Amino acid sequence: CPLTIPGGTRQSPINIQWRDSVYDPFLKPLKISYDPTTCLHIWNNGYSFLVEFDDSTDKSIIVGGPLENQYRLKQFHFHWGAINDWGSEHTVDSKFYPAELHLVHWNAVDYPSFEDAVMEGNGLAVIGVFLKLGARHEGLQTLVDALPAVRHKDTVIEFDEFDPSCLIPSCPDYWTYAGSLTTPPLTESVTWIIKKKPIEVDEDQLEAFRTLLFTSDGEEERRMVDNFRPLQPLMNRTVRSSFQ
Ligand SMILES: NS(=O)(=O)c1c(F)c(F)c(S(=O)(=O)CCO)c(N[C@H]2CCc3ccccc32)c1F
Ligand SMILES: [Zn+2]
Repeated sequence: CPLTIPGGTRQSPINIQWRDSVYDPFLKPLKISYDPTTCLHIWNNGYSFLVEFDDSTDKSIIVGGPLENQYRLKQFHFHWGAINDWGSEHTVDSKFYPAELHLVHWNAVDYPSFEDAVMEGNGLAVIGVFLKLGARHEGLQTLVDALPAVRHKDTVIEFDEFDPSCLIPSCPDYWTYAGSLTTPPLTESVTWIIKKKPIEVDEDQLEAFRTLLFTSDGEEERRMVDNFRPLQPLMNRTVRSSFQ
């Protein structure tokens, strides 16, 4: 299968060198329409904490941007560091942010299931949003307040009526490139859409992420921090920007 990773040619994450990105005037604005009633639960899966959505209909979708058709929201999750000096997966001009949000979508027009889409070059679209230290983020706080209930691996709680578009900056500018999942199966099936503007969160909110555990209840505790993949070579890829 050409999408397997040994000798991968489009792995993620990467450093985004702002000056090497190429403005593409044909890139459309990204249209985001999420239905908060599709929100299901928060789950600590031992790698990150995910908020999962009912993706059995086209109620929560994105369309436009670099995408050929619409993609359904499946889940969102975060990556963060033990300290504020690092934590994001992508970097901009080699700068790390303390955390990065990923909203994972799949191409339900061309493929019957998420698992099938994961194996296809145009199967997934992930929106990346950088988190930087600053003012408290009220929308994120509802999520932070629920984290103590999913402190251990394999714990899940119901979480409903959450609209993740409150976590996406209103500035329309983004970079986009062809990449991969950053966790197993690492398949080269992701169109990455990385928002140029970060969102601001405060220290207490970042610290709340760091109270989560990689380990199950009863195991020796290991704090869930530094759950990001190392940077991968750009190889023969161009990062396009939606802005000049
Ligand atoms: N950075 S990322 O966007 O590449 C990315 C993750 F970083 C990540 F942690 C996860 S996961 O679901 O927590 C762990 C599964 O590999 C996923 N989940 C995806 C990957 C594979 C898979 C299979 C079923 C449901 C969700 C996912 C993911 F797409
Ligand atoms: Zn991710």
